Amino acid sequence: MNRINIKARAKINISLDVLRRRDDGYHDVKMIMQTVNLYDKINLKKIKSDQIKLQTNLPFLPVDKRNLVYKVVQYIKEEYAIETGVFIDLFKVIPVAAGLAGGSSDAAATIIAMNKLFDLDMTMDKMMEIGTKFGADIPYCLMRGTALSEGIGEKLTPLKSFPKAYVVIAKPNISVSTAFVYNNLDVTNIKERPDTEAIIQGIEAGDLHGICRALGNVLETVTMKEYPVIERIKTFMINNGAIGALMSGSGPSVYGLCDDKQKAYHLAHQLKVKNMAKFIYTTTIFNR
Ligand SMILES: C[C@](O)(CO)[C@H](O)COP(=O)(O)OP(=O)(O)OC[C@H]1O[C@@H](n2ccc(N)nc2=O)[C@H](O)[C@@H]1O
Ligand SMILES: Nc1ncnc2c1ncn2[C@@H]1O[C@H](COP(=O)(O)OP(=O)(O)OP(=O)(O)O)[C@@H](O)[C@H]1O
Repeated sequence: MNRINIKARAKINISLDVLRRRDDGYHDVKMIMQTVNLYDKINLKKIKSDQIKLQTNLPFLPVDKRNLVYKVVQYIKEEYAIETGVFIDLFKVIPVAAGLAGGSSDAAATIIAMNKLFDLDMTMDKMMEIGTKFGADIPYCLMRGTALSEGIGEKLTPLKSFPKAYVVIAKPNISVSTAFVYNNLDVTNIKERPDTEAIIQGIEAGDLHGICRALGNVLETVTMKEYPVIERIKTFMINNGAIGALMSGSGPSVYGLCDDKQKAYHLAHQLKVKNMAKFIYTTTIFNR
């Protein structure tokens, strides 16, 4: 095999609870994660000269060691003493620094692609071990689908497939640093937590309305305080056809869940007409 094309899909947080701050500065979390059909496209190709060459359609994105894709290719090349060069074309669709795990998903897809391209026979556990070194969301992005994520994100329990739903994602024109949001959360004083068990029961029962009643993300308080537009988008979504709406990850993206395609398109259209966000997407749930 000389080349491979792979999709790197975004995630949304159906719930996000933070349990404690650890001594290493990271936080133990309890989150329900869901993959959606919004994806970057990554094309990897073997090249003769022993180099890593990365190109992307986003001019502001680094194409050197600061890019997660570059990092994982470099690490795997070293770990497996691969002397063949790799050319990577990264076509970004997932907005950057959006709370949608764009970079993490690119890294996860690249690990899978390197495994195939060089016949490395890595198990899923091995790929997750590598992924964890580069970001807390990467193990989940390797697993994909519906999952409970604990620890700092590396302890994963697959859940039953999420019920059919249409997902409208709105990303306002602001960038949020994940580290800033975690560091500004007062874990000793969290007033409202998501009902993770109720969401799991809703997923088991295929009950989208039940799930939507229990949605919650404790990081919202931090990011919304900085950017009130997030709360405005959430309210707008609920008032314009979404059954439930929530900020994803550390934000600033907000998603709304709809049970009907027309309602989802209508909501996306209204968001556009009212100029509520820079990026607006209508997509669907991705199941493993
Ligand atoms: C917000 C989420 O996206 C929700 O899925 C994740 O928890 C964050 O995952 P991520 O972006 O892959 O996170 P990393 O790149 O590993 O970490 C970025 C920064 O976020 C903070 N961080 C991240 C994950 C975690 N469980 N606790 C943390 O405190 C740390 O300050 C860290 O320096
Ligand atoms: N392949 C990549 N795609 C996007 N961002 C990348 C990539 N590699 C490195 N980065 C850097 O990572 C930072 C976070 O981007 P990313 O899109 O992964 O955030 P995110 O969607 O908020 O992730 P998460 O939901 O995991 O917190 C950006 O500042 C960007 O420069």
